[in-house]
Amino acid sequence: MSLAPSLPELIARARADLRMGVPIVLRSATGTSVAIAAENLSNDRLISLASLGDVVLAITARRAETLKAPAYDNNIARFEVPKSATKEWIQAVASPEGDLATPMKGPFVSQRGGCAERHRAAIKLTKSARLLPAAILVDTSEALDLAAAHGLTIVPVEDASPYMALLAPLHDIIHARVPLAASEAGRVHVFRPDDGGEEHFAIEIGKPDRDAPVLARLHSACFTGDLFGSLKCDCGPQLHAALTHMGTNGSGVLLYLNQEGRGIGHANKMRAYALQDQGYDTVEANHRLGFEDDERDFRIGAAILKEMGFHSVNLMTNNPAKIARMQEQGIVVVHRVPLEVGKNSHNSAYLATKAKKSGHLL
Ligand SMILES: Nc1nc2c(ncn2[C@@H]2O[C@H](COP(=O)(O)OP(=O)(O)OP(=O)(O)O)[C@@H](O)[C@H]2O)c(=O)[nH]1
Ligand SMILES: [Zn+2]
Repeated sequence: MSLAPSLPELIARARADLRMGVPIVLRSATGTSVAIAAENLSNDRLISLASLGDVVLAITARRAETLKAPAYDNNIARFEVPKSATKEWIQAVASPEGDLATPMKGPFVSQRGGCAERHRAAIKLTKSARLLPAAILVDTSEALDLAAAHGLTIVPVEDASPYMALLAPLHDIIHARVPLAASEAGRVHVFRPDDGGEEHFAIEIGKPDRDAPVLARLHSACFTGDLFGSLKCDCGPQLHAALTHMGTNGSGVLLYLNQEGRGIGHANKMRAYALQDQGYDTVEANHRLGFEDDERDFRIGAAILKEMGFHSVNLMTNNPAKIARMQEQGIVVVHRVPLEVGKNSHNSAYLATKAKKSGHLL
């Protein structure tokens, strides 16, 4: 029935529900669960969930590692939530904010065996909602009735999983001339994904030849560096140096990708910064939050380049992973153009960590 939401639309709806703190229902071959994000859990909803059955907290293995708790489900762990647990207990397990003040949060009872697919799907959804990667779930045979009674979104896990891994098609919705300080021949394109996800931008300078390598930069959004001149990173100077270089060159394309905080979102990036103030480096901070070093999906950048008709690039980057991801996606990287600007006393440790742990060429 064409009026019914498609699987990608159901996933987008579930993501929005989790962001608001609304429960969703996850249905798989082995059962049904009601799930809610740990980050915005309310006491009322916790009490309602607990009345349905045993509450389980699903977190990533990265976060479990910080908590020194075993993770028996590869990249995730499932903890039994004690009957006496409050939402504060759950959120303290999910979030590292209070780790220094209260390092001993356990003992944790990790679940082993059984099906963890609904838990895994819930974590994927919280990540794509740019929340802390943690969800609470209650398995109950009443879940579908509850969904019908309360209008909850039902996600069929096995059918939806391939779409969670798939890149949604992106479309050039509109483009218009925008004269820039770096070049009066600027044009801004807005790319919108089909899945209700964030829009990305392409800044085209001049009229780059589609049959020759284009001077290109894939810039991941950094609201602190790009907008406010934060000295904690080198993003702002890199953004402006790249545009200036394209202006001097007469042509180029800068993709401004909405992948804030290496894909973990604004709030989580600020959580990572708070951890860095406690002495953790940029990679350790991501891990303590439950994320991998880099959660960005560079297929987006490659897809936009292809959509614009580009097949080969002279890529302005210091990040070898970006080059590798482009090549994997069929974009030929003819040359790497180094972009070494914006070093200062506040970001020297950050840049050194990127060189040491992420292989950045500095
Ligand atoms: N999670 C996290 N993200 C950060 C931190 N500092 C900066 N970022 C984000 O990192 C991203 C920087 O991306 P890019 O400018 O593409 O940098 P890069 O991957 O080092 O590659 P090149 O600049 O091309 O060499 C932006 O999304 C920033 O918001 C941090 O400490 N933690
Ligand atoms: Zn930055």
